[in-house]
Amino acid sequence: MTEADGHDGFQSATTAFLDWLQSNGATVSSKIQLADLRQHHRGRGVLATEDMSEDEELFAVPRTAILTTETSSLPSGIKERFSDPWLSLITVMIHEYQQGSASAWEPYFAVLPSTFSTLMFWSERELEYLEGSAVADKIGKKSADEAFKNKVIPALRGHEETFKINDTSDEELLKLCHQMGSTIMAYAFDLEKPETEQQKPDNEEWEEDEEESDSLPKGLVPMADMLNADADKNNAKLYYEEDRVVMKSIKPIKAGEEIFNDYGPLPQADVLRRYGYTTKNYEKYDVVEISLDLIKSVAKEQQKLSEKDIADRTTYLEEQGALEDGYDIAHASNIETEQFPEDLRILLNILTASKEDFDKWKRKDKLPKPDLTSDSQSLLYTILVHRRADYYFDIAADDFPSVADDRRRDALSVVRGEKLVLQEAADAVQEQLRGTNQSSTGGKKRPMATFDEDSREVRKAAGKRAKHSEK
Ligand SMILES: C[S@@+](CC[C@H](N)C(=O)[O-])C[C@H]1O[C@@H](n2cnc3c(N)ncnc32)[C@H](O)[C@@H]1O
Repeated sequence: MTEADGHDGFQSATTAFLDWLQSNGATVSSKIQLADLRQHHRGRGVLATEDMSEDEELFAVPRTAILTTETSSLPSGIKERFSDPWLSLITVMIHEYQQGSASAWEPYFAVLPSTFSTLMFWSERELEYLEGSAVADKIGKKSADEAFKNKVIPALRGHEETFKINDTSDEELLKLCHQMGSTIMAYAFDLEKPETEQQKPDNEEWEEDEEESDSLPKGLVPMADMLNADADKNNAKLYYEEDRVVMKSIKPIKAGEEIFNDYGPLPQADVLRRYGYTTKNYEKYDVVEISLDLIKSVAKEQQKLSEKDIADRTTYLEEQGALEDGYDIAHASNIETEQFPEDLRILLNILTASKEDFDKWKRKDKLPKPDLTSDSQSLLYTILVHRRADYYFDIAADDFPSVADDRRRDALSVVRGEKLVLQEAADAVQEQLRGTNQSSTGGKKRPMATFDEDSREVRKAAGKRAKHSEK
């Protein structure tokens, strides 16, 4: 440890990691630096120290230095125990971690995190800040706990000597499983095969490639996982070669700029769930999930449908392979996904159709067109009002960036982003309704109150109050 470390060993861990990387055959460009970005709340990150052009090699890591079930020293027979790539990698990571200095990856583990801000580690109280967002149901703590307790821990206990866990309690092992699982979630890569031939723009080829990617093994790629990300600010990309993986710039990068990877076009909620942070740049990918249950209950009331009507219509859609448990509403500007998914529009048109129309489609084995009818627009508006009522009103003030508590601030940012998606969707539907009402005489009168007012009414009627200080 040196003075420059601030006595916490951060810099010496970085230096030891870089030395280890090179001794394992990696090459690192002299134009980049693995930097301490803790004052920006980004841990380590990679910065350019000189100007770089597009397609320059930033670093290359031999495949042998990537931690996978294949490269780990865990005896075969144990490591092949799980068909799930996630559980296999957790097991080999625990093995290497427990070996301490006997592990070939020790200096690498020293720069990997042992604590996380991902939603898995938020308290009940902290998760309340996310009230309304569907992300709270996607954390999967219960199913992870079950898999760890029923599968991983018994496998470890079956080889206590090998894993060096004789003195480790089940509780500590569960913690280790979560530490490794969360590291994989935020750091691991799906290891693609080498790019040998150019992909042909032939449909069959693409389908095969997609199926292949589902079964790709996971691995921890030292150094590649030191790159942070900020939505579409990515300026580097990992390329998979036969014996090594290579990080290359994909655009010119100026000295001093951060080198960003691409974690995907994720909504803020998912960035927070998987990576434990969020930034404004992810806001454009925000979505709001509307559950099928909500749609059914609003349709029942507004369209005066019986339980049987709803069941008939949704069952028909299910038979047609067009029914989902939930539908994501997105920003109109989101080029990755439609603002109102086609399956949702078809569902709404089915739910608002006359019995005669529904019977006719059924007879012909057809689905309605996805263009929303004015009744469907009106139903959609009411659904949006009800969905908005799931979120609190008075807390997420626009000055959320000034909130000191990181988790609360990130949660407010997620909730605010999702409310914006709903507001924009409601505005779009109202606009469409205005259009249809003007061009037809039979359309429903568009609601007079604002979207917020309508939702507040619903929230009040349902007796919902945020558990934390809603006025
Ligand atoms: C693949 S690692 C990147 C290296 C990481 N900064 C480190 O020090 O180990 C992913 C983690 O980096 C952090 N991170 C990545 N991008 C970030 C950003 N734009 N802002 C804040 N934290 C970020 C998050 O903690 C995330 O879980």
